[in-house]
Amino acid sequence: MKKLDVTCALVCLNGKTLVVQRSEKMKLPLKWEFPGGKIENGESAEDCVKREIWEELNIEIELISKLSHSNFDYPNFSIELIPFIARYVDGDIKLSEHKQYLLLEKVELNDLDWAEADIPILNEFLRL
Ligand SMILES: Nc1nc2c([nH]c(=O)n2[C@@H]2O[C@H](COP(=O)(O)OP(=O)(O)OP(=O)(O)O)[C@@H](O)[C@H]2O)c(=O)[nH]1
Repeated sequence: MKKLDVTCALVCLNGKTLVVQRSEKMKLPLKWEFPGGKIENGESAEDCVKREIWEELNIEIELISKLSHSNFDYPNFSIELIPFIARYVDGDIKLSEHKQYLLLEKVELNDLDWAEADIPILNEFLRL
C-alpha cells in the first residue's frame, strides 16, 4: 500500500493551538488535523513543515520541538505523520485549502472530529 510521509505542526499562538478542518473536496473530508503536508523528494521534515504552513496558512513559524511519529493505515493509504511543536512568528492567517481554522485551548481540542492518525499525537500533546 502507498505510504505517505507527512509533516504537521502544532502551532502555538497566544497560548492557544491552531487546528484546521479539511474541506469537503479533500481526502478525509471535514476531519480536523494539524496543518502540514507531504514531504517532497530531498526535502527535510523541518523544511517541509515550514513550507506547508506557509502555503496553507500564509504564516511563518519557528519549530520548537518534536513529538513521536504516528503510523496509521487508512483504508486506501498508509501514513507516517511527523509532528512538530511550533510557535507563530509572523503573517496574517489566510487559508488556501482548508474549510476553517480554530485557535483552541488544550481542553477544547478533544471535542473535534480528528483524522485518526492525529489522535496519538493529540494525546501526547495533551499530556505535556
Ligand atoms: N497535513 C496533514 N495531513 C494529515 C494529517 N493527518 C492525516 O491523516 N493526514 C493525511 O495525510 C495526507 C497528506 O496530506 P496533504 O494535505 O499533503 O495531501 P493530500 O493528500 O490532502 O493532497 P492531495 O489530495 O492533493 O493529494 C492527507 O491525505 C491527509 O488526509 C495531519 O494532521 N496533517
